[in-house]
Amino acid sequence: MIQPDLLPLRIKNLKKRFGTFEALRGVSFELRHGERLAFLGTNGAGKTTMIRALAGRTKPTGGSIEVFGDSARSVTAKRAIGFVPQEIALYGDLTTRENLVAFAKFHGVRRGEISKRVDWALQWTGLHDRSRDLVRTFSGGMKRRVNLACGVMHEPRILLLDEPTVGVDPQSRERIFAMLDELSDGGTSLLLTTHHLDEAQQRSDRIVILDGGQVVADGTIDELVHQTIGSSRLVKVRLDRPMAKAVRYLHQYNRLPAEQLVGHPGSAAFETRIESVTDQLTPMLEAIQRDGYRITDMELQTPSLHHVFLSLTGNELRD
Ligand SMILES: Nc1ncnc2c1ncn2[C@@H]1O[C@H](COP(=O)(O)OP(=O)(O)OP(=O)(O)O)[C@@H](O)[C@H]1O
Repeated sequence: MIQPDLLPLRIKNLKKRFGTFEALRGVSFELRHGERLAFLGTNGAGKTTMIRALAGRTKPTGGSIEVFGDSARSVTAKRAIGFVPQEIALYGDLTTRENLVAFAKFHGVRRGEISKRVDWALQWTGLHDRSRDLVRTFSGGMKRRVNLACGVMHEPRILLLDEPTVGVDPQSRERIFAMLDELSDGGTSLLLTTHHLDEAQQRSDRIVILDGGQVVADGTIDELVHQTIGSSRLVKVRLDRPMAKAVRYLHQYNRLPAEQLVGHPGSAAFETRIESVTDQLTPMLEAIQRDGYRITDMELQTPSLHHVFLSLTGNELRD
């Protein structure tokens, strides 16, 4: 019986060595109840190795994995974890229903429960009218949905997903996220790897950034922005004509040293960073207008996960 007060996953100092190469160099983090946690990292950062270790597909060379307080090799862990691998792992020559039945049996679903679970999965994936079609005739997005269903036939409390939306079109991606939202609303804790920054930012509660086999950041998007970039926001202002006094305004209202200002004295546009809209931006805009300039355009940019990722790893994610 799973104790509700125990953490779904507690990973401490996890290590994995391939020969002399250390793919995981002491990874520690937690997955909390009902949480949607995104694992982000560049190519080769160790995301797949980490998720495979959690799923029991590869044996770590050090550290520990606790699943609801129990060892990763326990029956509790096996029942609690569902894993959806990056590659489609289905029987192409079987129908959707046959695949679902095969995976339900593989996951130890009781005989009397299988039919109910299959009906649920067909409904959940929106593939009830394709239940008797061979999976090899399906589009990439449909195969992904069946792949997902096969990983949750045993109703796992924790679902691990390795790049669940890789290679699917935007519409299929939306469907997959709607399916995951349904699981999450039902209390399943989700851990997914992704290389889509926007996905991590919009679809997860917390983000762990992995670089070179190590955790370089762990927090909500607001926490990560605060830890790495701080609270400043970029302001871009465009006026109706060039403003010779731009640098003076910037100086006066953002209180930054002159060398940090990006002003273009002979130009109608300038940009700067501010900490407070009330104390810095509003008085600056009022002063500009008092001097007879008209503000024709303005943009206030909040730092995104993209800025955080770049600042922490020095790398762009792959396309
Ligand atoms: N079986 C293996 N034998 C040797 N090296 C391996 C093996 N599996 C992974 N590696 C190495 O470990 C490192 C981490 O690989 P991993 O697949 O976990 O990265 P990743 O973050 O998932 O990258 P990607 O986004 O490209 O999938 C890489 O340098 C990879 O070459």
